[in-house]
Amino acid sequence: KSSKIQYFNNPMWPGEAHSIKVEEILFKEKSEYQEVLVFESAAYGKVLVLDGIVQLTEKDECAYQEMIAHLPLCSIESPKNVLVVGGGDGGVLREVSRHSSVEHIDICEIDKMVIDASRKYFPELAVGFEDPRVHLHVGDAIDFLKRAPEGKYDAIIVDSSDPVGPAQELVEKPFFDTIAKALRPGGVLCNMAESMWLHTHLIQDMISVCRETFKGSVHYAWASVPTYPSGVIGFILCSTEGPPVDFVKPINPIEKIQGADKHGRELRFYNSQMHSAAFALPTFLKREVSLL
Ligand SMILES: NCCCN[C@H]1CC[C@H](N)CC1
Repeated sequence: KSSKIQYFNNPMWPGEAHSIKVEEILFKEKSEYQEVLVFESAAYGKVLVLDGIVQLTEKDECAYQEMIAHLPLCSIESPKNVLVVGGGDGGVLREVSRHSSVEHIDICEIDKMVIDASRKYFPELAVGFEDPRVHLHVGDAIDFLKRAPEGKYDAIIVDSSDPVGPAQELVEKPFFDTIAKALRPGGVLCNMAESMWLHTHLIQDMISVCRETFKGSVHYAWASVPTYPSGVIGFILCSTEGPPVDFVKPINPIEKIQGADKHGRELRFYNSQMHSAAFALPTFLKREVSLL
């Protein structure tokens, strides 16, 4: 018997609900941090939900994972050391691994149950953990970044859930300060940055904090993800003081490494045109987050 999952009145999107037809519940348990739910849906393949919030579906995860990984990595000449914060489903690791210049990938995910559930139900994402360059740290990214060596990383990707629950502190200035310290001069941060339709106050706050913290450039980009509330998700791209980074025109275009990855997986969403187009912003957003 199929039912539908409705998420009402989450503080992140009060007054609206989003429903997906459920074919079968595959996994549902409470971890130390959140409720982890996996179900087979009628229209989007398998779906991963944390505390009632859709994290990814098999059908449209490519948009988010490819954009959050390649927007930063295609903006710098030859990324070598990369850190992924969150991302316990492995999808971002799968995308970072496409870059042959990358030599070392650290990932810090707080909830082991997310990793285990992904390995069992989302093998085409968890494949990212198999790359020999990947070093998994299960723990709090706040502590991990405090201990990170200064200037170690060329790129840091914050693939977090919403700032309600375990990811709450990941949008605060002290955390961004530790990120800036862990990046090399001219290093880049790509941070999940919510929806331009729902969260312009939060985006404004994040951009203001990033402008204080990252003395290179700060940009906002976005992509279409149909199963996220309002159907879009944003990314904040920052660079530290040093060699300037022009985020809008990729100097390390993905077409250079075009073709399938070692598992035969082709890109499904990202390309250099989508990269540049992602930084074109609607007028209301430019006005509201002073990006005019
Ligand atoms: N690693 C999968 C995506 C995690 N990030 C998402 C950003 C938007 C949120 N509403 C849900 C999680």
